[in-house]
Amino acid sequence: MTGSSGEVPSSPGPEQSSSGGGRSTRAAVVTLFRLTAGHRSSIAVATGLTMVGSGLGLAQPLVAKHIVDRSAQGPGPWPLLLLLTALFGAEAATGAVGRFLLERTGEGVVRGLRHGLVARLLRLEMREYDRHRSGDLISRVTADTTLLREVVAQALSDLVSGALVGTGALVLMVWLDPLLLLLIAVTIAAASGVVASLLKGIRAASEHMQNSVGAICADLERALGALPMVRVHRAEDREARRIGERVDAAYRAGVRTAKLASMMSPAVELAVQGSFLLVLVIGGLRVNGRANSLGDLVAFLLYASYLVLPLSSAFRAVGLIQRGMGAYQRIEQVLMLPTEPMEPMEPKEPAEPGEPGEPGEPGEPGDPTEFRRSTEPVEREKAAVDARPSRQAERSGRDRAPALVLRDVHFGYDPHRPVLRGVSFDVPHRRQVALVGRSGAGKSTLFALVARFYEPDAGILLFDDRPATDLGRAECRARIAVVDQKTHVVHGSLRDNLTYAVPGADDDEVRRVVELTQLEEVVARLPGGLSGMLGERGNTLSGGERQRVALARALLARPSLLLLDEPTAHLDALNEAALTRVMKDVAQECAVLVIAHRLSTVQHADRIVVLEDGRTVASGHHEELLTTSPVYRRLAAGQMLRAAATTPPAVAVRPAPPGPQ
Ligand SMILES: Nc1ncnc2c1ncn2[C@@H]1O[C@H](COP(=O)(O)OP(=O)(O)OP(=O)(O)O)[C@@H](O)[C@H]1O
Repeated sequence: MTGSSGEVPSSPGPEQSSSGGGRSTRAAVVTLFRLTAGHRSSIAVATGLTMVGSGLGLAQPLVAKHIVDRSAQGPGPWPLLLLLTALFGAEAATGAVGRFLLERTGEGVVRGLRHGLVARLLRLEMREYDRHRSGDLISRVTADTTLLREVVAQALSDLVSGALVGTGALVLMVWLDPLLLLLIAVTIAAASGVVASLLKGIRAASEHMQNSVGAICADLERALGALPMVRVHRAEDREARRIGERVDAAYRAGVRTAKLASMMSPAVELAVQGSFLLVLVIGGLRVNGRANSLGDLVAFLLYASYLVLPLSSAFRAVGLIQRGMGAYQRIEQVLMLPTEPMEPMEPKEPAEPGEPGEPGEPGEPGDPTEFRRSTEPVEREKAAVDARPSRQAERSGRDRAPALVLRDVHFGYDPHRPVLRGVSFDVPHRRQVALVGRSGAGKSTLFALVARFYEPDAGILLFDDRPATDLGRAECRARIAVVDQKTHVVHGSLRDNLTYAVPGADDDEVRRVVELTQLEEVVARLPGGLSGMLGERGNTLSGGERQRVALARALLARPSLLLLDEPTAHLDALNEAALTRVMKDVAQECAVLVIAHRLSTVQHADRIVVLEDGRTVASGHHEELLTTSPVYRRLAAGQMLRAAATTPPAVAVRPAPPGPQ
């Protein structure tokens, strides 16, 4: 897949794929065998039925031989003709049931793969979503598995029945006329050589085609996800051209696959026709020379068709398997991607009181904030463990333990480019803490760490005095609710969206958060009220309404820590004032950590934490910081903290004497 700069290809290039691409057909069949684990009983029954069907089929030429030989001697042998008809009918019935079972197995295999893919795609490490394009990941669940279904359903049944019938026919042909069989074997060997030389190319072309289909999905998702931007910039043609290039690439790869596959067909047909001609000519001569009877020749010809036809479908099946392996390789890549570990990390004994490394009060020797970043991961981890409060401190301080504590947290998406370089602060229960800093200072990154989308490179996070690593991600997330800038609203009803975190919430609870976030008007306006549909990504709501829906959803979960990323960004002055009141109310129930760009939000906070260049450089009240922190003053003066309508701008820009940060 080609992507924009900075992306890593989500599918291996030719050199990477060669390890898999070089896999032999035997390896592909082994993969298919592995994929069908759990369906073995169906396959066994289907194989049994196919064997019965093959046996019935193989008996037919022998009966035909007797019919021909007997009819030369006298009147038509009716019982034998009836037997032939019965054999034919029974073969057709067993064949149909066997094929159905194999096709159902194909569907079952694909269903299993899709379940596995969906479960994996929803649980990947957050970094993997940064590295892959979502459209391409989606295409692996849809397009690639569809191709694989064809392979399992068709190729598997062709291979199983082909192998059984072919072996049976071979045995009987050796018995009838070994010389004629040798002639057929030579012809088929020549065709096999041609087919084998084409298989590798078919697999590579197929993989290329599936990659192009993945790129089409990814680019289409990109365009549809930003449709207003595309429209306003009149970029429909440009996007169509861009996606069209992917479509053309898929076409070229498809044509190449078809070309190689169609080169296989004449080789196979030549082998089929050639062997028939050889059997007819040489076999006819042998009948004339009285080496064989006419019945022998008829039976042999029938067996030849039984051998050659399944063989030709087996050749085609092998081609199909190679195409499917290209798709399976893409599926396998996703199945190998790392998922988030949900279990708590191994608990380590915290340091006992008085032991070296025990944390003391801030500013004292042993203050955990004094912990400095170490380049040694082991040392860093040890330092993080040492930064935990002692058990005694835990017991005595449980009641006043803050909802969240960050101690000297370091983090970078790229290890060579740190974003957070030492962040330490507390968020006490029933308090509102505001986080301010220039754009790119790392505020949203900090939220991502608190939500445990990423793990800090160094430092420690404590929830209610317990290290995040001891809690497990699910337990950490159960304590928090997040309203971020993207204010996610999903396709579904308003109620679905509000109760997303608490699907069983009762009507009173829902009404409470609707009132708190002043969504009554939206409920009254929507056809169907709470059951009214919100459309794709909530596009029937305004930005402010979406924000309030996201906030209501967060409040319904009754988190002990609420993370708000610019909650008033989309609101007018009236709504902003209302939401500020809501947040004050909410802060009575839980701890609130809010990323703020507006002075109005900051002024109501119990504490403001200033981030600069990935470090906490100051904390305190608004007035206090205006006098003590040059960074905060610059932020205020530079309109990063915009004065609210209710606030005299002079407060924000008032010059203050330089002081310590
Ligand atoms: N997923 C990511 N992968 C790599 N780098 C990222 C990622 N997300 C953010 N960054 C980088 O991390 C730095 C901090 O970004 P972050 O979004 O945390 O800043 P912020 O303080 O929230 O900014 P803003 O106020 O503009 O929202 C930026 O340089 C950004 O480019």
